[in-house]
Amino acid sequence: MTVCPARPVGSTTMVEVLVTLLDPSIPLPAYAHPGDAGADLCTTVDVTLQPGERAVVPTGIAIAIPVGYVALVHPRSGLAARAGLSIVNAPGTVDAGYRGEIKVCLVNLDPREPIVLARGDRIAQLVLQQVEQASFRAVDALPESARGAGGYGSTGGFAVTSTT
Ligand SMILES: O=c1ccn([C@H]2C[C@H](O)[C@@H](COP(=O)(O)OP(=O)(O)OP(=O)(O)O)O2)c(=O)[nH]1
Ligand SMILES: [Mg+2]
Repeated sequence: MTVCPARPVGSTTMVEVLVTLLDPSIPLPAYAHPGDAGADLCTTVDVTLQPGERAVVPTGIAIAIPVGYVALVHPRSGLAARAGLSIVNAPGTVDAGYRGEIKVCLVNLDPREPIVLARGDRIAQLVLQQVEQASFRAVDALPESARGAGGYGSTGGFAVTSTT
């Protein structure tokens, strides 16, 4: 097993990610503040989402992520809280080998109001993370653990009451 040296608390590692601007008037992904986790992505198109509607929206950028990293496409919390905008497959997974345009599968979760987005609006945020790959090995039995097969609320939780 390879153990990575710990990064000092309070520091960030800058990983260079090459970007092609497929739409030159759309800015590079940008962090709003130093130390932010997410770099904002913009839509290159105007789009209106009716309640419950979804659309795959282009961002105008393609990137080359170093092997050993992934870029995750997360919703923005402000738009989520104010308008009900989310991402169907949140977080979207951009693989290191992917060289196509990053697209965001937006959805309007508001039950009543449409969401109107204009070209250039910041619609999502990209989070770069290190990832491990597993070498999957089939065995007859798994090692025992305290949790065992308990899941899906096995430790307790909310009582669900039916109105019907
Ligand atoms: O929000 C997203 C999610 C994915 N992708 C791109 C990059 C990613 O590498 C590729 C494939 O994504 P994923 O593996 O999640 O989708 P899939 O349905 O398994 O497609 P594939 O068969 O191409 O792997 O699509 C995006 O542009 N935005
Ligand atoms: Mg896939």
